[in-house]
This record gives sequence, structure tokens and C-alpha cells, in this order.
Amino acid sequence: MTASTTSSNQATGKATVPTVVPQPIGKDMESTQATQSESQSQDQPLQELSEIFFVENNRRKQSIRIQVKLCPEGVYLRRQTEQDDHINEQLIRIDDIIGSRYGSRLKKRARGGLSSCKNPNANVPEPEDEQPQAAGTGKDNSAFLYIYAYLKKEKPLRRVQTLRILRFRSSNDFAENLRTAELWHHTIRQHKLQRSGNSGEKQLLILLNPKSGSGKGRELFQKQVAPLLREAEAQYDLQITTHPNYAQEFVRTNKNLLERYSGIVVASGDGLFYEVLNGLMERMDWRRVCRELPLGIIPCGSGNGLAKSVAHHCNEPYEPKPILHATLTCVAGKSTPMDVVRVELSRRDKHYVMYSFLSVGWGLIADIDIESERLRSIGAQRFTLWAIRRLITLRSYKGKLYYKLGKTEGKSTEAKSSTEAEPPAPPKTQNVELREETSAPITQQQQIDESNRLASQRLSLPINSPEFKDIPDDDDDAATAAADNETIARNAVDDEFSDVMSLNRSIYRQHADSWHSAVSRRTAYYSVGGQSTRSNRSRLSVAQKIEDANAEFAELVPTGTMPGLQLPLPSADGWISEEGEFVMVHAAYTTHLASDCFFAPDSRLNDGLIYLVIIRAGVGRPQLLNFLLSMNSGTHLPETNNDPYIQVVAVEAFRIEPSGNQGILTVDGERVDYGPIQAEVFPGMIKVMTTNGE
Ligand SMILES: Nc1ncnc2c1ncn2[C@@H]1O[C@H](COP(=O)(O)OP(=O)(O)OP(=O)(O)O)[C@@H](O)[C@H]1O
Repeated sequence: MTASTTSSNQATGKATVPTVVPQPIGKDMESTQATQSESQSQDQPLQELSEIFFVENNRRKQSIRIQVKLCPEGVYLRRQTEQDDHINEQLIRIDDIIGSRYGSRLKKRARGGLSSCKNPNANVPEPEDEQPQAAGTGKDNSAFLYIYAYLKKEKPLRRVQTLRILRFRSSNDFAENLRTAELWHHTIRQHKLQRSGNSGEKQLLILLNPKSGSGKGRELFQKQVAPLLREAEAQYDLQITTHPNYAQEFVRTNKNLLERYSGIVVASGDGLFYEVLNGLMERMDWRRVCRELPLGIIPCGSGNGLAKSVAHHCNEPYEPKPILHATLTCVAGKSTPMDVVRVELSRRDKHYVMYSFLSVGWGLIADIDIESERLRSIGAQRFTLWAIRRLITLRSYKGKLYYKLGKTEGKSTEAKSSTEAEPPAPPKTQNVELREETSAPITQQQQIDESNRLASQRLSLPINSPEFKDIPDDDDDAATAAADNETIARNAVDDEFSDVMSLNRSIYRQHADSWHSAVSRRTAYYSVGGQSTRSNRSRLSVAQKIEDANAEFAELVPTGTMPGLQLPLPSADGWISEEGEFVMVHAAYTTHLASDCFFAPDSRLNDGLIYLVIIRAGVGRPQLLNFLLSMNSGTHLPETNNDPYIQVVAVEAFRIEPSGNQGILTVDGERVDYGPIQAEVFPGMIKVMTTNGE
């Protein structure tokens, strides 16, 4: 095996499969040097193994000696002959090794072919290449170690599938050879686990949506994902969703999530990831779950914005095999913190909260996304067709936009300049008004009054109205849930303080699809569980009570720092406002909105920033066409902040107040109720599986 052979095979993308054979122990002491005793217990930490192997060189009609060394960095293969001037060392990085297998020769011919080899110093006959042999039977007592690797190559960025086979036949006893192969296998596994900090005891939870994308989720999993999981020796629990909200309920109600699973992998589109995220946020132990349970995505959907953003983040290839590359990322055992955005919106005076990871859209792109659904049958072309249509009949929306600039330290100067400057004034001919928020900073008492007013409105609703029906965790919990609901109802009548709290912190979540009502389990827990708060109530001022309860509540529910949607935003707090007509306001917090839409190139997974792209009315159609056409290359945004029509600002929070009631709003590409909406970034709140993380 030479480096030149390796590279030529890599260039064609084919697996290179040399079989190298260790020299029998005792025949050449120098050639066999395990740096740790092979009889060493496998429970002890193993650091390095080293052996001399032989590979037949047909061209030269001789065997090449290769030293194979296994260490924490990976597997070094060093050719020991001096006659060849080719590069004579190769490192297969431990991060590129997905796993290994050991045993007798694989019955099935190994991918890429299994080349036979001759050990000049051994009297062991060669096995027949095409003749499968049972373990330890026949003439050959060799044990084999199959090392599966996907080498990362730049220019073009790709992963090259590589199989290295080590053949152990130092002893005439198969069991002895097998033990050696097992030791190598075990050591590789130890190094990988050590690298990822994973104990290897828990399994992955895989949630698969069989209906996502073109509806071939199950097939794609069997053909592309399962074989890799086998190579990686990954233990997993596969849950196939049977209906919308299945995944959300599964992760919300599973009591042993942290005990059983090392991570959750969503084999689906962005829609199912949304479900999982929101299900986790509904849990009482959301904080711990977010911290300890990394989430991964294998793109089987149609948009796949998150999968592409994760690949972009860790400089991993995506096309042409997105499923393979994402699976490799999910078994790499590393994770990176990722921002989550808390979105609050209202519908008929009620407020709802949802957690988003991709985008919030108002105007052009949201319209194209949702309205083109009727052309779904024609595939991705639907976006282009509908974009043309919408350019011809261009719409603009009146409303008010507020935003609070984010901290862009360490970001590119372009991003900085775009956030530090005030929005440029559009030309006078445009019907756009810019106005500073003039309302005085809101006092705490005002907040309380407003909350009380809304609370009393809300208390007039029947507490057991179906809109606020709680979902029990499972059958066992049904009785407890019923009892809880009764207590909630009682508390709602004689303890309006709890509801004042809830309103003030805007924790309502309810939606026809998947959001949960204000009287959800967590809210209920707060209402009935705040013993200490209630017992001190008579002696504390209302403001103090709210502050204390907020602190306690913040532990149970991820609350933001923004005032509730019903309250004004104080300009003194750094809020900038703009009132006028907009063609679009689209907020993104990952680089890609879909695998072919490089919408926020400066975005990072955990930069704590929302990229707000504002397009004001008056923008010319050619400029807009150019914007839409350049979105897939990420060159659609103006280079400076001087464009009066298209602007990008990096913010930490924003609010949109549309004037009318006709229009489309989307969150993570799904339509939500039209009306006021606000969002706030929670930096690095969850962890996503990556290849370059911790
Ligand atoms: N078994 C199922 N049958 C029908 N719908 C399901 C099922 N499982 C999940 N769903 C719903 O399907 C919706 C869309 O799924 P998903 O996001 O996986 O695919 P997609 O829409 O094709 O991809 P993308 O969101 O990337 O465009 C999810 O919101 C989920 O609620």
C-alpha cells in the first residue's frame, strides 16, 4: 500500500482496501511491538498499540512492511521500506474513523474488494478470496479488524469512504488472533469515546418521520442511515412518528429521557425538529435537558435549513449525500451550543409562546413560501414560479418594526457597520415614516396594572374551556392531571396572582397545531406549587411578590427579558422603531433557511444574534429580482449599510406590529396567526450535534 495508491483511489472516491498482516510473534521480535501488553485487561485505559504488518505489492512482487500504530490521534500507517520514494506515512484521524469490527473474514465481500496478501515469514496459507470461512475453521486462523473511516478532504470538500483491514494471524490459534483483533477494536472505541466524552452506555433516540420530504423517510433510513449506525456501533431506539405532534409528545412526556438517551436525532425535515425542540421546552427539566441532551438532524425533509446550517458551521460537506454526511455528524459524538429564539405572538388577546431555531418571516418570502404550497406537486420550481408572480404583483405591508441591536463583538466589520448605524432614511418620495419611540419608559407599577387588567379579562374565560385543555403525560398521570386541573381552577378563582404572573411573563402557548395552552402542565405546577411565595404574600408588596415569583418561575419556564407583547417597548432601553411600509421583514438565526437558501451568511450557531433583513416599500423590481436570485449564493445582501431599501441589522430582539389583519407570518417556515409578534434570542440554549464542537 502506498500513499500514491491511496490518493488515486480517493480521487475516484472509491474505498481503498489493503489487507495488512502482522508478522507472527516470535519470528521477528522487532516487528511486533504492542506498547501495551495484549493480555492487558480491557477495563484498563489503553493508549497506544503498534504492530508491523505486511501488504503484498503485486507490481514489485514483494511484500511491503507497514508499521501500524494506534494512538489517541488515530491510526498511523508508515511504510518501512526505503526503496519507494512516495510519501510513506498516512494518518487516519480518530475523528474520521466511524468505528471498527472484528472477527473472522466477513462472509460478504467487503466494500471495495478484499485484496489478498502474502506474509513472507508465515507458513500460513492464503485464504481463498471468494470462499467464505467460518470462524476458526478451515486452514486459515486469521482474525480480521475492519476499520471504517470517512476521510475529510478539502477542495472540493468531501468525505471519502475508506476501509482498512488488518489481518491478525500471528498465532496458529484463531482465538488468540481474535483476542488481538478485539484489543485493537476496543482501543479504537476507547479513543473515540474519550474524544467525545461519551460513556457509550446510553443510546440515541432517533425520531423518524416516514412522511417527510418525498415520503421515503423509512427507506432512506434503512438504506443510508442504518448501515452507518452499524459501522459506528451506535445503539439506538428508533421511533417512527405516526402522526403530527407524536415527536413533541414523546419527548415532552418521556420520563427517562436523560437516563436512557445520549442524544436525540431527528431524521426528518425542520418541522419535526421544531416539534422536538418545543416538546423539550415543555418539560419541567427543560434546562437540564437542553444542557445535557444534544440534538441532531438527518435531512429527510424538503427544506432542511437546519441540516445545511449545521454542515456549514462545521465545514462539513452537504451535497451530494446530505443524509450520509449528517449521519456522520450525528455519530461524531460532539456538540456545539446553538441559539434558540423565543417567539411570542397573540391571537384574540391571548398570548402564545413558541421556540424557534430558523426564522420569523413577514412579507415577501413568507408569502412565496406559503402561497406556493398549492404548487407543491412541481417540486422546488414552485418557489421560482411564485416569486415571479409576486414580483409582478408586488405587495407591501404597513406596520411598525422595533428592534434592539445585538452585540456583534468578534463579528465581521460589515455586520458591525450594519448594526451600529441608524437605519438610513429612505428617499422622500417614498411613503415611509421613521419615528423614534416616544413613550416614556414603562414603570413596574404600569406593568402590574396592565397585567391586572388583562388578567381580569382572562379570568372571565371559563378555566376548563377546551382551548386550555391540558394534555396528561400518560395514562398513569391522568388522575394527577385531573386533580391538578381542579386545583388550577380553584387557584384561578381565589389566587389571581398566579395568572397575573403568567400574563406578565407571557407564557401562553396554544396553537391549532402544537402549542400548549397557558394552563399547561408547567404553568399549573407553578400555580399550585408556589407554596413559599403564597405563604409570604400578605407581608410583601405586590411588586416584591412579582419579582420573587418571577425569579422562581424563571427556573421553571424559560422567560425572556422583553416586556410582554401587550406592553410598549421603552426607547430608553435601546429599542429602535420604524413605522412605514415594508415589502418584507425576515429574521434568520441560522445561515440557511433551506439547503439552497444561504440567507444570513454572517450568522453563527451560537452568536446570540438575529439577522433582520428589512426590505422597504419603494424597492425596484430589478433590485428585488436580483435579491431573490442571489439568495442561494448568499450574495443578496447589500455590502454596505447605505442602501435605502434593503438593510440587514443584527439584533437580539425585535417586534413586528402589522397594521392590517391580512397577511402571512411564518415561524420556521410554518404559517402562524397574523398579528403582533415579537422574538428574543436565547444564546446557546440548546446543543446541536456537530463534528467540531466540544
Ligand atoms: N407520521 C406522520 N404523518 C403525517 N405527518 C407527520 C407525521 N410525523 C410528523 N408529521 C408532521 O409532518 C410535518 C412536516 O414534517 P417534516 O418537517 O419532517 O417534513 P417536511 O415538511 O417535508 O420538511 P421541511 O420542514 O424541511 O420542509 C411536521 O410538522 C410533523 O408534525
